Amino acid sequence: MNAAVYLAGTHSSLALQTLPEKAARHNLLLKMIPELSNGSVLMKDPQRVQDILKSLLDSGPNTLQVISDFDMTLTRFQYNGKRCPTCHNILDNSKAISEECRRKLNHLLQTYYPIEIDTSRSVEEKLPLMVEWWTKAHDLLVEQKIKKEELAAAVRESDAMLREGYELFFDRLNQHAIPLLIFSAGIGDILEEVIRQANVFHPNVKVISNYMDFDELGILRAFKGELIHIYNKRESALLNTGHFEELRSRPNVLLMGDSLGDLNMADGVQNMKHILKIGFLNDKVEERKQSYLDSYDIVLVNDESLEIPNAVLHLLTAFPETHLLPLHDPSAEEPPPLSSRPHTCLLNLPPGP
Ligand SMILES: C[n+]1cn([C@@H]2O[C@H](COP(=O)(O)O)[C@@H](O)[C@H]2O)c2nc(N)[nH]c(=O)c21
Repeated sequence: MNAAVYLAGTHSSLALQTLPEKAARHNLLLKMIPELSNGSVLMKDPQRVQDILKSLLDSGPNTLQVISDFDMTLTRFQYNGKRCPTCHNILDNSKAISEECRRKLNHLLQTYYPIEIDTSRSVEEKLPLMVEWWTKAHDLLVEQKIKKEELAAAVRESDAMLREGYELFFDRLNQHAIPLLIFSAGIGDILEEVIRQANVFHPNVKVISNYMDFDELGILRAFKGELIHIYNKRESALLNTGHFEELRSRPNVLLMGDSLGDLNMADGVQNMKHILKIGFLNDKVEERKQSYLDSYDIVLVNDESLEIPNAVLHLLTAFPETHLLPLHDPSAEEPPPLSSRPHTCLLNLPPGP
């Protein structure tokens, strides 16, 4: 095993350090974000994480945008040992659909979810099967003639839960006018209802997802636009160039996902400079750990909270209120690099490589 890889389940990430000079650097990283010593945190290259954080700090929060997946990234994977629902699942379990349809949707879930998380199959092999799953599920939902007005109750009566610390996450981003793009292969109408009912659908939030198309009587007749599934987020990102064009003054990204397909969510970002990728590894941990470590800068194993993203955002936004800038303010001045401001332990950062 690579000695630089930290393992979850140890008392502290530092416990596995082998080289003294690496230990000193890691200590610095932990000074920046003490929460990174949590047992749930894995990093293949902590030095890289530190360098990215330093670059993000120097650029300032008005250059940052956040792009996050929704199901099992902003929402919990499980609670008290019971799986929490995805957007699709909220509808599957609701009164809006018949028992027979529920059985069929559940059968699809049992068939295709194991394929979604199967590490022995390539993306190329899985992609057509994922399209098949989403298409069959959406066709079944359309057959149910679901009413738009039933969605709020379906969400209210569901077990959907945003991850612990979600208020802080959404509120801080809004307070600092940092745009949050929620990029989901779930169902946009359900997703919006979840965050609306949680009182965190703030003006800085934009959603790209599969939206339902209702007829004039408010009855579901189709899904709008191109289907988004877990492996075509790149194509979907490139279809939404307008959004990324608007945010071209924010070339730095905090990306959060729970599948390898989520890594493509930032493919539409214009002139991207720095990106910090945080991945939630919820299921099939041992089989998937190495591929997540190879792809995400920070991997969170069986972590049902937003503690680490919140700690990162705290670091990136912890400077005097005078630097708070509204969204799209062309007259806004660039604040000085944060490492030159008299604040916290950041002054101890070493020069970049
Ligand atoms: C078509 N479909 C997709 N999903 C899940 O929805 C998630 C996609 O949403 P995100 O992009 O937000 O992660 C995937 O991880 C799938 O497992 C689904 N989950 C359930 N329960 N039922 C479905 O029909 C269904």
